[in-house]
Amino acid sequence: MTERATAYLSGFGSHHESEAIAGALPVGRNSPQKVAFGLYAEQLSGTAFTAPRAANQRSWLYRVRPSAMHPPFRRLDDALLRTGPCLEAECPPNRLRWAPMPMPSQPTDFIAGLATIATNGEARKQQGVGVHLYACNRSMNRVFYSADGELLIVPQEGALELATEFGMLSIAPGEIAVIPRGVKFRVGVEGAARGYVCENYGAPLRLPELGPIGSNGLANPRDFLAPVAAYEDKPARTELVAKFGGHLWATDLEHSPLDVVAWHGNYYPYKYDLARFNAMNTVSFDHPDPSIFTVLTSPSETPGTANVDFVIFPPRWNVAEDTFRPPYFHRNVMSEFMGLVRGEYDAKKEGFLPGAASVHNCMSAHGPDVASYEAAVAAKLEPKRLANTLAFMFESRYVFEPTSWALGSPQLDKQYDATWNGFAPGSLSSGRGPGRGSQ
Ligand SMILES: O=C(O)Cc1cc(O)ccc1O
Ligand SMILES: [Fe+2]
Repeated sequence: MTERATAYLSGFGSHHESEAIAGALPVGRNSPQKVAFGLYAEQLSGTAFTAPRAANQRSWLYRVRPSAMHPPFRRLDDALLRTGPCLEAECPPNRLRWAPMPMPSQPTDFIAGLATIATNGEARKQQGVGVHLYACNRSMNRVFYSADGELLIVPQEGALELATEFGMLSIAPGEIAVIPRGVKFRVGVEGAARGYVCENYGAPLRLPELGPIGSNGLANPRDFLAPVAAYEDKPARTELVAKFGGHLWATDLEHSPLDVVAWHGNYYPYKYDLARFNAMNTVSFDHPDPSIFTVLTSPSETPGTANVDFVIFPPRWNVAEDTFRPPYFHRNVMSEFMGLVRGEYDAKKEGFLPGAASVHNCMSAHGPDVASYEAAVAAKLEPKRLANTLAFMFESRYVFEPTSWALGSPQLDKQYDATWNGFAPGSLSSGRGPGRGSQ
């Protein structure tokens, strides 16, 4: 397998097929009596066999050895990985913010470098998410999969080479990758790398409905890229690490499990360049709800109430008339985890650096800090380009429960509440009368 992806298949939710050796894919059937080259056919199901056709996801893999050929798994230490429900620490209604985590000083691979900052829902019931931070400086020479959820990876610093069962995906900060539940992969790095992972226990991420926006816009399907088939077939003792039921397990193989020569189907890892996001917003007045920037959504059983939405705040023009343009003050039934890939976020002039994280849980009051507020009410309202910025949010119907590690971390900002100290009271006696929009 090459170490850097050179080709991709484009389209979201498409039925793709790819073969690294011509003739490896069966024609007109999935499971012939004898597969070409003595390969083994294996179906990987990401949704129930009987899920409605529009939601049904599965792929057929043609591999050098069946995945079933492995010795029993043994328990590994979970280190800083946690899984919902994780109620080890009492969750306060306080707004929480963490400074960027330091890069590791010891050799650390992607798996060892994962630390869970918050969880919600219940992985065993396929509801909720776990939010992890990663910081690593060594390529994995083991292979990993999560049976607990799909992994949305948001790099903040350093590129990642993802060698997966389906082929290679290369991602850099500003891009994301999604590794479906159960798909085995290995992460290669050159130097230090850091970022965020949303482990989605719920329904696979999909594109949001566009409603009145029409048939184009936001994240366009053709910009999602899947790998082309690539395989490894050499004797190589490989540790296969599984996350299952909230714990880490490992087994030893005498070969690489990334030995899929050909595949077809609609269940596969993919990447997306967030710079391709076609942002929509007002051209008249008022600040739309941030759902206008939804890239991907994992629906829950309640319509319109996401298990998790992945929302971004990309570079864009800010052009609203007689409008307070940064995020408004708000209290939200949904819970919000935020991260910053680069630049500055327009609600937080101070203290929210690239690599930082914040949690604003159900009904916890938040919004612009004092400096952002004062700048916005004083600003001349001309079209303004918000450049060099890329923040994101994992927004969930379930409260994010921070882990003990997160609450005990020296990166926790003990002064975060002071962000909203010192707003002058409204001047009812100034005689300015009821506020009215300029006509
Ligand atoms: O900064 C936040 O809290 C995220 C956010 C942004 C916005 O523009 C409106 C609501 C909201 O929760
Ligand atoms: Fe918010």
